[in-house]
Amino acid sequence: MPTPSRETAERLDRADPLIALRERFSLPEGMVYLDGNSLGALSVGVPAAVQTAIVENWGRHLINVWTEDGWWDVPLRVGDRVGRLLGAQAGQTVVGDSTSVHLFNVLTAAARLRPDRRLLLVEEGGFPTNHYLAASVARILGLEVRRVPMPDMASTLRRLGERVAVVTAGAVDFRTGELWDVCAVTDAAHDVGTLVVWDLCHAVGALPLTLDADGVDFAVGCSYKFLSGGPGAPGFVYAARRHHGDIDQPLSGWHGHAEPFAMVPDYEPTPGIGRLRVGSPNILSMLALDAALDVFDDVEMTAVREKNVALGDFFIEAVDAHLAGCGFELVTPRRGDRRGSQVTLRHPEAEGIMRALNKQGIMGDVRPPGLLRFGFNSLYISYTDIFTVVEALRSCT
Ligand SMILES: Cc1ncc(COP(=O)(O)O)c(C=O)c1O
Ligand SMILES: Nc1ccccc1C(=O)C[C@H](N)C(=O)O
Repeated sequence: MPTPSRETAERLDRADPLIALRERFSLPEGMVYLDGNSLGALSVGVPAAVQTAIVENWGRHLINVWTEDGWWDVPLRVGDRVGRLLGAQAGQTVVGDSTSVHLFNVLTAAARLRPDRRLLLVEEGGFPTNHYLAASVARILGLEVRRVPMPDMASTLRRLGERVAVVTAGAVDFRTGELWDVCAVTDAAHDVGTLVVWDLCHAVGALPLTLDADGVDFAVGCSYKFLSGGPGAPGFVYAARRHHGDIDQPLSGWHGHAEPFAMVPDYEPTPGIGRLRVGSPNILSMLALDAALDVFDDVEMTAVREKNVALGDFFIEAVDAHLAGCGFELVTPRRGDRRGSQVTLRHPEAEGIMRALNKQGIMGDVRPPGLLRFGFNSLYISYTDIFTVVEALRSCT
């Protein structure tokens, strides 16, 4: 590999089979947007879709939108579209509430499926909301939470065995971008009869997922990162079909009822994934997500993955070549197959460096302790963007 340069970046862009997809996103002129792992860019089809939903559907059909326009079933229809990206057959994914709400619901439901077990394992270093919610579930159900580093998760499961009700972890570490082996941890859990709840916020839309094939029990995630659903877009929840009949979720709202319009006082969950619905969803946001998902109809996730691994490789090689001695430490694994779609660098001056990048129109973010995160969305990031960032990092250290 020659030393990464602007010329190599431009050559790689010319050979990039996904480069044309950039036109499907509306990015400010001159901005290099490497924060799509926090909030995805606006997909050009979204404003018109939301405008139509407001003016044509809501504006003209009023209450009948729920039936005539099929809005009652949008959480299931869009759920299946997300499910396809999860490697899930139809009828196992629903969109509706935030990741946090879905996580609370399925952690509780999963723990209730293992009533004789008292331990809840949570990935150490996982996203804070996951810790906060696991602690709450533990208080409600009288469980004990143990924080476990991901490299030790499988061996810990083997050691603690049948004491563990549920294990929850993110497929990709939100700080370091490290990708964990979903299948191996799921197998280790199942070997001792433990259920798994995966958080796919940083994985969905970035890499091919195979939840059905991996035998995953439950998964949750958001749609505002790599799926570009928009700020506060509804998250999704997956539950393997084999669990549907037994799920007892704590937020037993009327949208999950078998006959919501019977208006009866007793809760009778609908068969199937619909029982994970709660109350009236944020439908306009859901329709924005629906429009944003169109781009995934025209692209293979293997191609998306191939490109984000290559973008990460190019970034790491350029950092090695041009930023040696500038105080950066790579905290993301070098190996492409052990990374998600982000690369993180540690630097003692991280905050100041990011402010300087922002002034040059480059967007990434900073997470404690001193971590500069750069997300690479294959649908709209080019090799030239990556080289621009590395040059800017050099100029501000
Ligand atoms: C891994 C992970 N889990 C959960 C969340 C929280 O999701 P929400 O705010 O949609 O509930 C985020 C990001 O905010 C995240 O990165
Ligand atoms: N939803 C947000 C709203 C405001 C600012 C950031 C977020 C994030 O999503 C943070 C992200 N989950 C992270 O990986 O840090």
